[in-house]
Amino acid sequence: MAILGAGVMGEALLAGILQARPASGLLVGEKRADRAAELTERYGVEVVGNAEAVKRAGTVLLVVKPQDVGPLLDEVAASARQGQLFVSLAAGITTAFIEARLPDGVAVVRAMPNTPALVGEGMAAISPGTHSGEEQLSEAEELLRSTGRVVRVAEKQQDAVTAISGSGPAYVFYVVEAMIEAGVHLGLPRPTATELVVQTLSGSAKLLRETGEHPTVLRERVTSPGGTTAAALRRLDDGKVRADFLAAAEAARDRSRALSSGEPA
Ligand SMILES: NC(=O)C1=CN([C@@H]2O[C@H](COP(=O)(O)OP(=O)(O)OC[C@H]3O[C@@H](n4cnc5c(N)ncnc54)[C@H](OP(=O)(O)O)[C@@H]3O)[C@@H](O)[C@H]2O)C=CC1
Ligand SMILES: O=C(O)[C@@H]1CCC=N1
Repeated sequence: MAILGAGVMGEALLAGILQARPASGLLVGEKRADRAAELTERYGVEVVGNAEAVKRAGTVLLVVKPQDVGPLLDEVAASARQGQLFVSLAAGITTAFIEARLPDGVAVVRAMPNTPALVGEGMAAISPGTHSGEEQLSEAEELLRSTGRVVRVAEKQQDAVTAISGSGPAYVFYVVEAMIEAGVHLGLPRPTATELVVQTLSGSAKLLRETGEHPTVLRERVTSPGGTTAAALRRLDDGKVRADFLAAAEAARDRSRALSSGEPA
């Protein structure tokens, strides 16, 4: 297997995959020498040129920025062959875009992961391209399962997936930052505010997962009549926070769509 592009997401995947399988047989394509040395030292993986990685691998993961996918495929297309599987993790890039740049019969799967993959708690969605069947989808699924959960979706839903779970960790961290600042504003020492917020987030996530209760029910249980939570939630509703989440997700989905046509930021 080869991972081309070992930045934030590539490294998160690498770390997750290495929990499930040995470093031997795992190739990384990385153009910066200092980064290559760092990855070899940290993970014991072999770092080689992109074309060599594609020649030697059965499965190739594309984890470069969306705007780098086209040039990267131009670089490696001559080394690709029928029977290989390319899994692209790039936001917005369609399987058709990739298939058009590779030899006929190369299977392509589009995946959208997220950074909690680094700690084995990722969420990824996968979709098949034209030449991918059950075998290739299962292979991509198994690969990503070593980094967390995996669902299958139609490719037309991938821009929405990107807006929700791909970018989602950033929204959560944004809320965490805001809650910590709020605690400091109310006079709590920063380390105390941070511990209160991080454990509240972690505990709430566990409660959601383990009880299977609807979030509305769990929120209602916190909201005592005439109490503190009702006072706070009223301010969030006044601030149209819920509507802003919808608008934010629409903006992310639209940006994902635009990335496929190479539209600049
Ligand atoms: N970060 C995230 O949360 C998520 C990211 N993704 C997707 O993952 C992809 C990577 O994102 P992210 O990790 O954040 O970005 P990064 O910029 O951190 O990583 C991209 C990496 O690719 C390297 N690279 C660029 N061109 C080449 C090349 N020709 N050959 C080998 N390596 C190359 C870059 O090196 P250099 O810096 O030297 O240019 C960099 O290390 C994107 O397509 C993004 O849409 C998907 C889901 C979540
Ligand atoms: O911000 C981005 O474009 C990438 C895709 C999803 C999360 N990060």
